[in-house]
Amino acid sequence: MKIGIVGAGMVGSAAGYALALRGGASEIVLVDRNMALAVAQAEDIAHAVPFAHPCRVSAGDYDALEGADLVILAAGVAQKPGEDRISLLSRNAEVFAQVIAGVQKAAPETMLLVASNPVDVMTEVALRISGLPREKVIGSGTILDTARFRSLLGDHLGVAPQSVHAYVLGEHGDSEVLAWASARAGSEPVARFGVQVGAAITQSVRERIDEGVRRAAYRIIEGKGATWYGIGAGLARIVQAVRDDQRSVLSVSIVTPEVEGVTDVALSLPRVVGRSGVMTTLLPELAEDEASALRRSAEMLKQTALSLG
Ligand SMILES: NC(=O)C1=CN([C@@H]2O[C@H](COP(=O)(O)OP(=O)(O)OC[C@H]3O[C@@H](n4cnc5c(N)ncnc54)[C@H](O)[C@@H]3O)[C@@H](O)[C@H]2O)C=CC1
Ligand SMILES: CC(=O)C(=O)O
Repeated sequence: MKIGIVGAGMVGSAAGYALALRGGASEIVLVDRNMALAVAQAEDIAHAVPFAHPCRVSAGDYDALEGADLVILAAGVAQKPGEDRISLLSRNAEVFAQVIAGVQKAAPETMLLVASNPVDVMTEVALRISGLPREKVIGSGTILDTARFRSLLGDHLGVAPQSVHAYVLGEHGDSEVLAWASARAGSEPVARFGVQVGAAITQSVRERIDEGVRRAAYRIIEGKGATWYGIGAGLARIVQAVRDDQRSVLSVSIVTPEVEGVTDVALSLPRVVGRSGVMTTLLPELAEDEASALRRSAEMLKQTALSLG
């Protein structure tokens, strides 16, 4: 599968590296308005290929995306320390107008995987500009927040994050919703699992994990300027679900007809992802406060998207 990546900065290059290590692509093409950066990243990633899986890695102009099955959009500006994701919107919407025109000239039918923030609203922007079907314009959404949630829950319970089935819903951002009511470790509700292993999930544990997930990006950006490994791996995971038609349940963002009474809004829910993109959307069991928080998150995202005109 040929994968394009537009935006060869920290996120785009980390996605390329993760794809190369996981064997997620037969060809990767990096595009950036800074061609020297794209060339350097491609050369560096290519040097990891002999330790991983066969894959051609190159840099090029938009023309080089011809035949791409999927293009990751990681171009634009990123948060500065203390800045929130929504504040990037107008700058990154301008970038997408330019970038998506370039991508579609070379690969009109390619699936789009949006990473640039604020990723939910940028997914809606990408849908509007591209005119593609909504199931083929996928935002990475809360795939990263879900990974953070599973990692912290797994640490607390003393199990591998792969054995934790828990999702973060709504916005990839401050209003996101940790879905505790449906969270499982193995097949057990996490509260019951916690009691059985002597690691009860008390209110203070919930608050610590909630803060750990919701504020992760702010902390990491404060410490090293940006986040890239987690999202790079998450993007590669989504690409593999598409490439291998895995029908994996992943929390990703697409424009959704209706959620908690809010219509046509891009946000994350658990969705079945396969070769044709998002195939099915699931609404997990929610506690009352989780449903209200999801409605508030959806309303905020809808208003923000409308404010773009
Ligand atoms: N969805 C998620 O979970 C995450 C999203 N992000 C977002 O990903 C985006 C990229 O972040 P970083 O890679 O850290 O930033 P970065 O600054 O390292 O890379 C951005 C790249 O975009 C390129 N670019 C800017 N305008 C362009 C244009 N018009 N055409 C082509 N290339 C263009 C720049 O030259 C730069 O190389 C940001 O919006 C950031 O907030 C970051 C981490 C996680
Ligand atoms: C930057 C960002 O969106 C994150 O790490 O969650």
